[in-house]
Amino acid sequence: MISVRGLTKTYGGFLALDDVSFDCQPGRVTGFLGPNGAGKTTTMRIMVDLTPADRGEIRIGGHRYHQIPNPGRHVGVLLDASAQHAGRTGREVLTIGAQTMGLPASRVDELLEMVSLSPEEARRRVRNYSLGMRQRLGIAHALLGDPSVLVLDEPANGLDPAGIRWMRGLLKGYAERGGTVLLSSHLLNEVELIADEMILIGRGRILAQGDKKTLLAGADHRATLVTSLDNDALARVLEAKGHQVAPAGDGLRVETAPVEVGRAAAEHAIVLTDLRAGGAGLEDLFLELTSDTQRDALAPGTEGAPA
Ligand SMILES: Nc1ncnc2c1ncn2[C@@H]1O[C@H](COP(=O)(O)OP(=O)(O)OP(=O)(O)O)[C@@H](O)[C@H]1O
Repeated sequence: MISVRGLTKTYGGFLALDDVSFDCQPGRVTGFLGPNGAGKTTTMRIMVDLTPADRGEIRIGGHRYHQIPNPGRHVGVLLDASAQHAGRTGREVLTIGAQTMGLPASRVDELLEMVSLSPEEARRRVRNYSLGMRQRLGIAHALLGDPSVLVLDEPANGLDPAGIRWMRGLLKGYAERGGTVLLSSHLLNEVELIADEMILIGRGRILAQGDKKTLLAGADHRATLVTSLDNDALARVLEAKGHQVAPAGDGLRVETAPVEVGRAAAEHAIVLTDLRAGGAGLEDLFLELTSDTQRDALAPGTEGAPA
C-alpha cells in the first residue's frame, strides 16, 4: 500500500506538484498517467527519498521510505533504466544488487530468466544494451528482493509490443499475488493495457483517479455514437430535447447517454442500425482532462493559438 498525502514541491518559483494525494492498493496495478512534465517522476523520486518534498508525506506500508530497513526487500524501484552502470554486465548489476540485499546468487539466475535476458545477453555490458533490454534489467533489479511494492517510472519505454504484453503479464501476476504496483507513463495505450487503477496528473495536479473501468464508463456515458435509417429526423428529435448533435461517420455523435438516444428514437419510431457509447475511451478522457495542461495545445500553429 502506498499512501500519498498533500504532496507539494516547488523548484525555484515553479510549482511542480500541487497538493497531490492518492493511494495505491495491494493487488492492483495503478497507472500514473500524465503528459510530459506533469510531475510523475518528481512524485516517484519523493516516494523513495531522492528528492525532498516542500509539504506532504508519502508512506509505503505505513513507513517513510528512509525508515525501511533493507528497502530493496520491500520496495522495488525502477526510476531510470539508463542510469545503470554502463560498464558492468547485466549479470554484474544484478549480482551487486543481490549481495547488497543479502540474497543468494541463485536469485540472479531466477530473475534473468524471469525477464527473458539470455545468458549471453547477461554477459554483455549494459552500454551495449538496447533500451528495451535495459528496461528488462531494471525490472529484474526492482524484483530482485521479492518486494511487496513496485514503483516503476515509464517501465514500458523502449519495449516492443510483445515486450509490453510480457510486462503486463508479469505485473498482473505480481499484483494477483498481493503486490502493489505503481507505474507511470505518458502513453495512454500502455496504461490502458496494463493498469487496473488510474491516476491522471497534469501540471502537478491530480485530475482524476479511480478504477480504470469506472473512469472509462464515466467518459463513455457522456457521448453516444448512433446511426439510424433517418439521421436527419433523429438529429432534429435529439436537438429538440436539448442534446448537442454532430455528424460522425455514417451517423451522429450525441452528447448524452446511449439510453437517452434510444428512448428518443423509440418515441419517434426511428429505426436505429447502430447505437454505442461514444468517444475513443481513455484517450478522449485523457485529452479532455489534460486539455489545458497539454503543451501542444499552446504550440504555435495549433488550434487556439495565433499561427
Ligand atoms: N531538478 C529540477 N529542477 C527544476 N525543475 C525540475 C526539476 N525536476 C523536475 N522539474 C520540473 O518539474 C516538472 C515535473 O517534472 P517531472 O519530471 O516530474 O515530470 P514527468 O511527469 O515525469 O514528465 P515526463 O513524462 O516528461 O517524464 C517539469 O516542469 C520539470 O521541468
